[in-house]
Amino acid sequence: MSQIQFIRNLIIETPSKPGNFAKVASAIGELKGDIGDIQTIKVGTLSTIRDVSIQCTSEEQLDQIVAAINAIGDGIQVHAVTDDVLHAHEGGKIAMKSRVEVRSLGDLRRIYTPGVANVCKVIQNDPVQADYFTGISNTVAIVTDGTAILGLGNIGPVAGMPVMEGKAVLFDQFAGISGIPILLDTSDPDEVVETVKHIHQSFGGILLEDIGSPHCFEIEERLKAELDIPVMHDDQHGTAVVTLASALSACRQSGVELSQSVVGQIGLGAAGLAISRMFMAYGVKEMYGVDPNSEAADRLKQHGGTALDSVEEIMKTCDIVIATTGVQGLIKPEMVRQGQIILALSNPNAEIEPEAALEAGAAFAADGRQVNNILGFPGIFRGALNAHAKDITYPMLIAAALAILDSTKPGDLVPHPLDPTVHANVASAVERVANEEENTI
Ligand SMILES: NC(=O)c1ccc[n+]([C@@H]2O[C@H](COP(=O)([O-])OP(=O)(O)OC[C@H]3O[C@@H](n4cnc5c(N)ncnc54)[C@H](O)[C@@H]3O)[C@@H](O)[C@H]2O)c1
Ligand SMILES: O=C(O)C[C@H](O)C(=O)O
Ligand SMILES: [Mg+2]
Repeated sequence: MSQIQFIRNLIIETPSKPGNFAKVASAIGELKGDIGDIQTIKVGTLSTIRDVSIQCTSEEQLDQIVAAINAIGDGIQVHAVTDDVLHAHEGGKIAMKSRVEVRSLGDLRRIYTPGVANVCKVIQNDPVQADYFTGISNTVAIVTDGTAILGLGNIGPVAGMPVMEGKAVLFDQFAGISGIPILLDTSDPDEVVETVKHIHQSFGGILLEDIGSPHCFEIEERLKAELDIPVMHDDQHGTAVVTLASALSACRQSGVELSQSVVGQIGLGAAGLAISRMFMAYGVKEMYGVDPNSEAADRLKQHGGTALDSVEEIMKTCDIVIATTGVQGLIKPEMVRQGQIILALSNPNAEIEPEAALEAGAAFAADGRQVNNILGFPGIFRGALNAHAKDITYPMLIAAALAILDSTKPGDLVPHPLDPTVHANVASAVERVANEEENTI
């Protein structure tokens, strides 16, 4: 069972003398607690109270950190331990809100009956008008069956809802899109396809999320073929886009040509197969992969890659290694080759921590928090919706990857996800290619 990292907030009082908080930080650091945000709650003449967020790997480690801070003495004290993450989820993270206000009978007649009937007739006579007089063309369904929630596995769609709500928040904030989670109580491809087809008219696009392999492949392929709105499985193509951008960025910084590199993919599920396909489409020297599931390995072969037998072999053979297995700690530091580029992308815990990979000799290392499909899906859908695209195509995805690369500041591997320019740049690149391809309605 893998260790889950979790965040807690410590409310800490220190006497208002320089150097006291440094003692607290050292105590946390010595026990390998990872300090996040620090907020000063109160500065008094005698003492200061701060809310310090820390990431831990076990309750035991948390208890040890609290005891170590209380043991410093000099009036330093932990007053409370709170769970900010749970608190942020109370009541859910999203809500359907009205864009208009109803303050008078006139308003009521305009936005509801009898006025609304005329708008219905306008759309009945010319269905394209729905793009202008409803929110449909700006709304994307976030569809999951709960079978591959992050790296937590098949925990069901309801337990996966916090992830889907999170995706909706990101759609809203980074692309102005309304994301509506749809939780399916079936994984059967016929039933999933049929259900999504029956509800698709409410949406301008369909984002498939955390649907496990292999059924995700058939579901996406069939929905793309049967619907004339953009459909994308984020864990496949959103991840592949961001991974290609990161690999190109790491190569650029280390003077390596991606097209001359040998690339290895550990884990050939939804994310891993799509990453391998994207790298082969881009043109790499060799594409190797490993997965204990022989059907997954066969799928790589069908797409032109070569399957190897073990993680060790991949680590020995490849210049660039990407891992999407959901297995924490799968890559041991002693497997790392000097100068290797390692992207260990499993969430919530990576196959190898970037610090450990760099210490073991990697030239570049990143995890799934840095290299995350958050950099891709909001802009990809914004661009596709703006262009009224019927489909999300490979050229649109490659354009998105290059836009992420071009938005990366010198010295960084990828742009910061809170940098709004990256989402705008991805959107305009995707929209441009969709228009060039005449892949529009
Ligand atoms: N950073 C990101 O943006 C991002 C995006 C998508 C997925 N992910 C992460 O990738 C992981 C996998 O997601 P997925 O949707 O592809 O799931 P998935 O279930 O479709 O695929 C996982 C694959 O890993 C294989 N695997 C398991 N143990 C292995 C081992 N020891 N060696 C080699 N292969 C092994 C499985 O057989 C399976 O084929 C998750 O942890 C998820 O969080 C990250
Ligand atoms: O949601 C994320 O953080 C990335 C990705 O979609 C995943 O499944 O891990
Ligand atoms: Mg996902």
